[in-house]
Amino acid sequence: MINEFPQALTIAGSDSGGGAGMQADIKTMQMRHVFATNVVIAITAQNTLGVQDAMPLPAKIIDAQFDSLAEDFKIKACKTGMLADSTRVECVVKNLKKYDFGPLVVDPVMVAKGGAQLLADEAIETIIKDLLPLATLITPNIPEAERLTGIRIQTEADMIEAAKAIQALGAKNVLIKGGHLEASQARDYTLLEDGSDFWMSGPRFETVRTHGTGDTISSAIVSELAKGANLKSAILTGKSYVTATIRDTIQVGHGHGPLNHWAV
Ligand SMILES: Nc1ncnc2c1ncn2[C@@H]1O[C@H](COP(=O)(O)OP(=O)(O)OP(=O)(O)O)[C@@H](O)[C@H]1O
Ligand SMILES: Cc1ncc(CO)c(N)n1
Repeated sequence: MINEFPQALTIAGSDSGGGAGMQADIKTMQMRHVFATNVVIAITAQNTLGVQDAMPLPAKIIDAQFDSLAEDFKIKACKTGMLADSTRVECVVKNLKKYDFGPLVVDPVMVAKGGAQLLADEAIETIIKDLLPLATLITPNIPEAERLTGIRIQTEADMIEAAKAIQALGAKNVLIKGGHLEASQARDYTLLEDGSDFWMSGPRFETVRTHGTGDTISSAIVSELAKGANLKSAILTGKSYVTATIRDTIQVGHGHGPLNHWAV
């Protein structure tokens, strides 16, 4: 049998600024030596200063992208990012049930760094009810974990409680990213399906160049899964990659600058 090159899929929104969303995913997958494919859910007019406009795509062309990929590629792992609204969430769920693209990482993107809403409020319920049960891993940041659970997260104990609550909603494995917590270290918490858990700590860099950190860690995890890594080692590799991309800053744009995806 031919041993095909590892292929992964990002189902997300496009960031014209190239630092977050689908572009961060593709850059990460490329740097992690995985062939990146994509299903575009929405187009955003965006830069490092904010999101200026956004337009979700019709379900028909989203379906067609899934069909095209399923016909030709051997996708070994996939992720979702910006899904816009419940119509698109349902469309993605339908396609993920129809086709096998391997383990699914759900990054429940809700709000961009500048405050722009990337997911309609009404879609949160649809994500919980229909998408969460399909996910191998869900990777909320602190505000997203708060929205999913209703728990106010101010401490690491709160992160643990929220992860348990998200698991109770039907998620198998939960990674809560601690980037938004005020602390000297950037600490993330993972609760696995078997009840075991672990913390990951990295230095917290004093920088505004953090556009796309969440997309980058989740697509680095997907890349490792596509190469056949187990979930825990994929998460550990994802954390060390995102830390390096924040550490080795590049000067691009005038606001929340993008990461350095060339970092190792
Ligand atoms: N200033 C920082 N220094 C080091 N690590 C950071 C920093 N900010 C975030 N991280 C790390 O980056 C990863 C992503 O976390 P974060 O909470 O920022 O995700 P996010 O809010 O979903 O990102 P985004 O919305 O920009 O895609 C985590 O591993 C987190 O610990
Ligand atoms: C399209 C898109 N997806 C995700 C994020 C969150 O980083 C963003 N800013 N833009």
